[in-house]
Amino acid sequence: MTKVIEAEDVRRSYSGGFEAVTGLTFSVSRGEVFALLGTNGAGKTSTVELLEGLARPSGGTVRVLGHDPYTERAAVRPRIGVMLQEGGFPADLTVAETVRMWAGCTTGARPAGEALETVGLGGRAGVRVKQLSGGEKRRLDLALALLGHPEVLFLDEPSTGLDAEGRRDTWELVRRLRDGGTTVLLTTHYLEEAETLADRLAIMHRGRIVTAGTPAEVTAARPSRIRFVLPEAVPAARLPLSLRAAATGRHVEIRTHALQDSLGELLLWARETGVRLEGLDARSASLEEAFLDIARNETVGV
Ligand SMILES: Nc1ncnc2c1ncn2[C@@H]1O[C@H](COP(=O)(O)OP(=O)(O)OP(=O)(O)O)[C@@H](O)[C@H]1O
Repeated sequence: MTKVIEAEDVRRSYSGGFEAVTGLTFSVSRGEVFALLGTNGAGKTSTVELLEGLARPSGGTVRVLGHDPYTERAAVRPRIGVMLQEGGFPADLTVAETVRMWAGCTTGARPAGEALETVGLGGRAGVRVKQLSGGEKRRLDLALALLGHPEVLFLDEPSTGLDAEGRRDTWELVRRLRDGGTTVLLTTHYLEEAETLADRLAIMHRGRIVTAGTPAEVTAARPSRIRFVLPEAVPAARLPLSLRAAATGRHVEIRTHALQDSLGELLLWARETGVRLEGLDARSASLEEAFLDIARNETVGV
C-alpha cells in the first residue's frame, strides 16, 4: 500500500531545549484513518504540526505524499486539509462569507453551500461566526479543512466541544471520506472515537510512541480484570494462589489473560467456601485500560 505519511525518528525541540517529540517512527497508508492518542502534553499537536509543514523537525525526516511538508510546502499544501484546534476566524463575518474567503485561497474549492451541507451547517450560512456555538465552530473548522477535496486530512481533536450527536455525525463524515480514499490522521482524547474510527492508532507519552497497532492489537496485549469485595471475615490470602490477586483491604482486583478460566476458578472457590463476592465485576481488556496503564507507568509494549 502507498505510504502517504511517513515519519522516521522525528524529533522536535522548542527554544530552551525542551524536546517535546523524542524520536517517532510511524507511517500511514493511503485511505487509512490513523489516530494519535496520548496524555495531555504527550506531544500530539507538536507532531501533527510537523506533518502539516508548520514547523521543521529538529531531527529525523517527515514525508507527506512523498514530499517534505516544510521545505516543499508548495507541493504539499494544496493536497492536504488541516483542521487546527483553534480556527481563529474573524468573528464579524458570516459563516458563508468565511467559507467564501477561505475558498478564495484554495485551489479547486468546493462550492460554499456544499461544504456547509457536508458538515451539517447548511442552515447557518447567514449567521455571524461569533454567534455560533462551540460545536458549530468546530464544524466550520471542518468545512474549511474539506474545501479543497484534500487527499490527506489532519484533524486535531475534531470532536472536542461537540455533543454526542455532533460527534457521531463527524465520525460518519470521516468514515465517508475514508471510503472515498481520503487518508485521515487525527488526534483525540476520546478513546471511543479512536476505537470506532481508527484503522490503526498510536498512544504517545512524553514525546514517544509507547504502543501502536490496530485497536484490537493494542487491547489484546492488556490483561482482563476481575474486581469484587470480600466479606470482613475472609482475608484475601485465602483466595487460590493461582488467581494472583491484589487486595486493598476487602477490595480485590485480579488481572488475567485468561478471563474465562480465572472467573470460573473464582466462582468455584466462592461456591465451595460459601463466600459471597460483593460487587463482582469482570471485564475484558479495553483501550481505556491500555491508555490508563500507559499514563500511569509507560511500561506497555505491543
Ligand atoms: N511553543 C512551545 N514552546 C515550548 N514548549 C511547548 C510549546 N508548545 C508545546 N510545548 C510543550 O511540548 C509538550 C507537548 O505539547 P503538545 O501540545 O504537542 O502536546 P499534546 O499531546 O498535543 O497535548 P494536549 O493533549 O494537551 O493537547 C508539552 O510539554 C508542551 O508544554
